[in-house]
Amino acid sequence: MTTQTVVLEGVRAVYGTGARRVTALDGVSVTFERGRLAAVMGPSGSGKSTLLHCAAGLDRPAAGHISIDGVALDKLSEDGLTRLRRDRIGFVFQAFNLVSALTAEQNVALPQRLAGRRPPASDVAAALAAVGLADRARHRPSELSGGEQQRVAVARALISRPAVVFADEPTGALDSVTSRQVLELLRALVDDHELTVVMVTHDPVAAGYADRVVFLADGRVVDDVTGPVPVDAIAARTAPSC
Ligand SMILES: Nc1ncnc2c1ncn2[C@@H]1O[C@H](COP(=O)(O)OP(=O)(O)OP(=O)(O)O)[C@@H](O)[C@H]1O
Repeated sequence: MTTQTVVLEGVRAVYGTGARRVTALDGVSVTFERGRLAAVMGPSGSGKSTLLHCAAGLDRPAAGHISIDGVALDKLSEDGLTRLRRDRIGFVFQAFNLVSALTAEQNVALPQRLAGRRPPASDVAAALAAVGLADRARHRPSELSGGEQQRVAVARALISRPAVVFADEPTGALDSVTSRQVLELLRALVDDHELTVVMVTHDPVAAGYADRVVFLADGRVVDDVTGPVPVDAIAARTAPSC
């Protein structure tokens, strides 16, 4: 199996047309390796979310090639892309995106249920145990703290045993103590289970948990630092220049 889980080659992404045309990604080539936690940073509007959406097959780029675990996304039909996202990709969002009427275990099982499958109860229990929430399986989101809700979202992302988890500002809605717990969890999943995580973040502390930090500006990769990268160094690179 390839160690290069996510490969982007010369990816261009464009929104709008005519005077409203914006080049969000301007020829991005970057590879994310298996069993690593990578952070993607850069100023607002630099293309981070677009990179994540293209890499995850949520948006199709205007040019370039993307593959996940050796599967070329541009060769897939819409149905094929949907299956790839469901079976090989996990998502964690800033806003947790849990269904409030469902318990933690029902939320974890939901993506598979929507795909017409019934995940074994042991898989759901194992995913909740992996995020330290075995004893909260029957709780609804309103009965959980923000950090616990995000850990349920991480368990939901793990249930399909994905090739890669894309996390978009996973700690953006959490306080610093809870953020640390979620980041330590992601770090442990990468270290202990060879999970591959690509995390967009504005937070130098979050990026400090990564093995590598890719910096974007104006839709291009402008720096790519393999770490552990000290938080001070990340903060210095991301500080707005006066
Ligand atoms: N749906 C859209 N329609 C038009 N332009 C868009 C759209 N989404 C993003 N853009 C533009 O594409 C560029 C990249 O946006 P993107 O959201 O990828 O940046 P970002 O680095 O994730 O920003 P932020 O940190 O603020 O979330 C920006 O100039 C943005 O205005």
